[in-house]
Amino acid sequence: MIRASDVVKRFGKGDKGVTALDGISLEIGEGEFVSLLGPSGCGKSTFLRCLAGIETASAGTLLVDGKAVDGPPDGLGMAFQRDALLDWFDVLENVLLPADFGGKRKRDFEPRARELLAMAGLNSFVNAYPRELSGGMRQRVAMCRSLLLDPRLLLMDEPFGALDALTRDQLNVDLHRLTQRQKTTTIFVTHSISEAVFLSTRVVVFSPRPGRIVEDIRIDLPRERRLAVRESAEFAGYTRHIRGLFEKMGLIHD
Ligand SMILES: Nc1ncnc2c1ncn2[C@@H]1O[C@H](COP(=O)(O)OP(=O)(O)OP(=O)(O)O)[C@@H](O)[C@H]1O
Repeated sequence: MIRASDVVKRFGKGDKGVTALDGISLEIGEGEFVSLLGPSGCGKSTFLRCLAGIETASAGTLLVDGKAVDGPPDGLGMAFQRDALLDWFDVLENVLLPADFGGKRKRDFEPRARELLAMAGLNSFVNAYPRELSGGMRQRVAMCRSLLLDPRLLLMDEPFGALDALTRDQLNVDLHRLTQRQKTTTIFVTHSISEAVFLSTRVVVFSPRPGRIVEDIRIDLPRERRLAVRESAEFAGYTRHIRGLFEKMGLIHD
């Protein structure tokens, strides 16, 4: 579904220019859940923005469904660290926004919005306003919104970074269930090794800027993930291996 070949992204020119991505080659098949993991500033968000058609690669090719990206691909859903809910709309109206932007009739999508909100445990908050919600609830609303149009490709940039650990665990479980059910191809940026291993079919580790791929790791854990999997020896093996890569890059040490 996605094929990146030697993608380079530079911002600015000459000495003042910054190379954010340097030769990213990556293939992602339909239904995969791929996490991008790497130090701050290594170009993870830039890669997502290139895929979303918000930025253009300086060199290399980036194909979605065999077509060069030259704007938001069809069937794209996005969610970011800041939930970007509109304070003057209630929860239901916020979830329905992608229908509005897509020129579709909101009424047609209301049943789907309500179904997603129910699955995310927000049944009784459908008509609440964002100021009445906790941080975790707001991020849940944003997650439902990104799934409203049943995207084929979901791009998520540290959507749970600002949440407490318990809420984050629950949202990981919810996101896993929702994307599994729809077989949504998902690319997920995170700084958390265990979150990446828990959610993903593959974890792609980036080097410090300029971002290059250090390793592309297939996660062979049961596809149906429960939180208890984090206590297994296999899970610990993956997190230890990835921590080792960060240690080798000099990014973490005891
Ligand atoms: N629009 C821009 N103009 C100039 N430089 C930019 C722009 N966007 C990103 N950069 C630079 O590109 C580099 C990569 O940024 P990016 O946001 O992709 O990193 P990241 O890996 O997502 O970081 P973090 O984990 O901190 O979010 C950084 O040095 C950043 O300053």
